Amino acid sequence: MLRIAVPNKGSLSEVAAEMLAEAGYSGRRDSRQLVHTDTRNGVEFFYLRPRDIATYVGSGALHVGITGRDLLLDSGSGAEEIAPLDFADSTFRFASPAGGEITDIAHLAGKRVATSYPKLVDDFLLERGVRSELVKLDGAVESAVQLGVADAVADVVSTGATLRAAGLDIFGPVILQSTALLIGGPSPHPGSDRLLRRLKGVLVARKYAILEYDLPAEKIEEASAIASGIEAPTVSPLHRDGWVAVRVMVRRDDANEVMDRLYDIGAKGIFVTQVHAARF
Ligand SMILES: Nc1ncnc2c1ncn2[C@@H]1O[C@H](COP(=O)(O)OP(=O)(O)OP(=O)(O)O)[C@@H](O)[C@H]1O
Ligand SMILES: O=P(O)(O)OC[C@H]1O[C@H](OP(=O)(O)OP(=O)(O)O)[C@H](O)[C@@H]1O
Ligand SMILES: [Mg+2]
Repeated sequence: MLRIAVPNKGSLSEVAAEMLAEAGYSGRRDSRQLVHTDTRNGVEFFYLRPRDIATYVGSGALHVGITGRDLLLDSGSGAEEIAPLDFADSTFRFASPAGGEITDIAHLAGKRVATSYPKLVDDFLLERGVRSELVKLDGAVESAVQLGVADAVADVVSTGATLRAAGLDIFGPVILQSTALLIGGPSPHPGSDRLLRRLKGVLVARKYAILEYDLPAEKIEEASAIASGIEAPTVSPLHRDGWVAVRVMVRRDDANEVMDRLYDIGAKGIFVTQVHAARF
């Protein structure tokens, strides 16, 4: 049976559970349940702290897992990225009091840097020859400067609202671009390919829609240039002289603009439908 580590709490847990449900897996019913077996799909889910997932997968105790790239690197485990999962995108950055003296990583030498990701930050600073004192905190790291336990912080930044509210400004280079990942370890399992194919199918279904329209046949090259699809548009004859019916995948975000442009070159009966699942 394929053994999968999934986040039990925090910002990764909800989306990870939604993706697995969309991929056709059954999940736990109660948020306190730690293990769930989906016998139909031959998988066992272990609900673990996001921070611990790379440790379990890297040790070979579990075959694959869902976690953030930042958590994977901070764990120092031997687990490796299999594929990005397109959620929990964030950057990992240094920040210091707005208008203060710390505006470059060289200024961190001998200073106290608060973070929940000490290995990630230490590796980054040591590679650049900067020696700082790391203050390890569990969360709400942005308050560490105000409360006097650190001179600067290194933390996850998404909108930047939390930093601003704490009177901090980003400085220095990007430490890491993070995103949620499917990770694997030293003990591969044949079932993990199917899991990956299903998760990729969910990503495509979320990102793409099916666009269909009718078009005068002589316009087909022009229309294909506007929407060329993942491979190529499907063109079928219409029961009307000189017209064709076209079916093509488009990115959901672009659908309305594409529809306007197709309308402008003479397409009729243009509609978009949702993709529920996909395999490529
Ligand atoms: N605001 C955010 N936007 C995007 N990703 C985030 C955000 N906060 C945390 N993450 C990502 O979530 C993962 C951290 O998971 P974790 O469960 O610790 O989330 P959390 O929301 O910080 O939980 P906790 O409540 O335990 O602090 C990391 O990969 C991190 O990059
Ligand atoms: O840039 P923003 O959009 O403001 O988001 C970033 C914040 O989100 C996360 O905090 P979380 O809610 O997980 O709390 P935590 O600090 O206790 O982990 C992260 O640790 C930052 O503090
Ligand atoms: Mg957090």
